[in-house]
Amino acid sequence: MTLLALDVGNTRLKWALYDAPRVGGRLLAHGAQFLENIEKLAEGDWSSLSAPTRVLGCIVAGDAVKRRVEEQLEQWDVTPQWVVSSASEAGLSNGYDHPARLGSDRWVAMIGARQRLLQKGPARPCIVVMVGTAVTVEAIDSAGRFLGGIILPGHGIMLRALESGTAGLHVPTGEVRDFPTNTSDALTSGGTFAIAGAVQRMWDNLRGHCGEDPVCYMTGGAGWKMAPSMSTPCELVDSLIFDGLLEIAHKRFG
Ligand SMILES: Nc1ncnc2c1ncn2[C@@H]1O[C@H](COP(=O)(O)OP(=O)(O)O)[C@@H](O)[C@H]1O
Ligand SMILES: CC(C)(COP(=O)(O)O)[C@@H](O)C(=O)NCCC(=O)O
Ligand SMILES: [K+]
Repeated sequence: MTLLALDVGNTRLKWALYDAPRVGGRLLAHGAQFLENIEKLAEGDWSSLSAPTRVLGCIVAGDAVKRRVEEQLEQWDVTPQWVVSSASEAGLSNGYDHPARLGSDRWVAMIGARQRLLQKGPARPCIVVMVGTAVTVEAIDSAGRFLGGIILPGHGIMLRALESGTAGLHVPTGEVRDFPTNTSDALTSGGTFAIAGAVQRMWDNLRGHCGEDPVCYMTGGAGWKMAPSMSTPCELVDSLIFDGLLEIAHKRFG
């Protein structure tokens, strides 16, 4: 039984084909496509894949994008299932006021993180950072309860907001410096410190709440840019969302 896992964010669609719906399933093929190029999937990357048995995804990009993705899947006789955040799933409980309003990518990444944490040792508090179009930082206690999380602009949105709101901030990308001395470095460092500082704050909040040092996992297309600048220990796990989708698929289809 093969599983095509989909993660559709506000910038890119990421996909991965596994030979079985379980964590540790063998990765057969994978790729990513910017949303404007979704129409190229069926005749491009997906044309050489054999029909997946199941398709499971998370999507936060809106209904129009969802329809465009579903059109690309029509070549196969399979109905995609889209994860909706719920009150509890795969050992995680959801503290959001309205659980279904939590972005499904956030929920799935937390499920992947929780599964990873428990696989490695005893339960501990956990921070999950996703650096995509937006940045999210989630706090989970050692019992697997999602306490809450924050949303802030990603690097690209921060820069575009500054460029459009000022006259003098149209400059090339700079370097991250402790004490930036030019506009490029000041902007790049500002965005990076904003994210690293937000993670530090959530880490402190969770440690204060639980009385124990949290584990921190980071993922997302721009995670690698943040990794060297974190002030709290943070493990970069590119596959967090796919791990979560595999865990859910195992529970549903396994
Ligand atoms: N090779 C890359 N392709 C696309 N985006 C990249 C790449 N490397 C880094 N990025 C950054 O990652 C962000 C998109 O990450 P991604 O996880 O795909 O976001 P989303 O899940 O919101 O679609 C972009 O804002 C961009 O700054
Ligand atoms: C926060 C997000 C915009 C992140 O999107 P992304 O950066 O992954 O494209 C997305 O998870 C979302 O639309 N969430 C719904 C609102 C919420 O989670 O509270
Ligand atoms: K995402």
